[in-house]
Amino acid sequence: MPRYAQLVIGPAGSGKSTYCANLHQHCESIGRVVHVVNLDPAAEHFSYPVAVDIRELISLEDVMEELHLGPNGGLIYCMEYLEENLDDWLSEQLEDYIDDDYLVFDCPGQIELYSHIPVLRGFVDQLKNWDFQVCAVYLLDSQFVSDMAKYISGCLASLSAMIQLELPHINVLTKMDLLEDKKGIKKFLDPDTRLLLADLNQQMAPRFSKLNHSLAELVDDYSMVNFIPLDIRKEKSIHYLLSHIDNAIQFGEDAEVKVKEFDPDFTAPDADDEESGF
Ligand SMILES: Nc1nc2c(ncn2[C@@H]2O[C@H](COP(=O)(O)OP(=O)(O)OP(=O)(O)O)[C@@H](O)[C@H]2O)c(=O)[nH]1
Ligand SMILES: [Mg+2]
Repeated sequence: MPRYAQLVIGPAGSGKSTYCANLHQHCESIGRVVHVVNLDPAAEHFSYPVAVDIRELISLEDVMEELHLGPNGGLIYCMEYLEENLDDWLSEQLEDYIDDDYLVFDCPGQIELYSHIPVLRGFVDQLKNWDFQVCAVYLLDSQFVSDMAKYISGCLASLSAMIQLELPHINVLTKMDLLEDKKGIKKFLDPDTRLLLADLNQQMAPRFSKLNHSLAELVDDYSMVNFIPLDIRKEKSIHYLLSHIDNAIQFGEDAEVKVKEFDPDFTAPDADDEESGF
């Protein structure tokens, strides 16, 4: 039987750990079982029960002290150490989570982990070897859409993670509760790239127009300009996102949904704007 996993990634502070906590809570409330794994060796506080914790293998503080590394170098060292210990340490930790189990990996926010350092790719390949069906859930702070140039850079960062990991990939715009202009954001969720290009060209000097055109085309070719908005205050919003992720990893299609206690009153929302809680 396959097992299922979400790899929760994205820039520092984009809301990964908060999402993991809210997802865990949401699943509890609908009687679904998910286990959250902390992969951030620098994490200190958790709002979810930690099923497996990288800090039991290695702590960033110790690495920085003993190897005289800074926080970023130390983090990379910890992740490489994890990669070396996948076979013995992590496989043993995951032994308790077998058929039909659904794990959510809360990753660190260092952007280099998702761009050019191959550690996460090795991690994902090992999960696949262990029969996990994995989805990358890339979180981007909705503040990124306040400015077109920021938005394109957010898309490109997500694209580099997508190319590196080669997983089913879902982009999420987080912190929707902080956004004042909710209507204005709609054009960023599934936009027309020609309009984006026009905006970019308007914002930047004419000498960038050829580059802007190439970037917009690249983003379009990879069908990357597609985000699901997430307002963690709303159960519907979390449920809507979860149903997209479940679909991407075929959860529930070829396995029995593992439930603690089924809530017959809970109805799944449809995929329109209203029901997505946005
Ligand atoms: N208003 C609001 N704040 C949020 C939301 N999600 C996260 N935050 C806040 O944003 C900050 C960062 O959230 P985290 O969940 O720690 O972000 P992270 O991506 O795990 O951060 P790193 O692990 O450091 O990369 C915290 O102060 C959260 O309370 C949200 O949906 N709405
Ligand atoms: Mg975190």
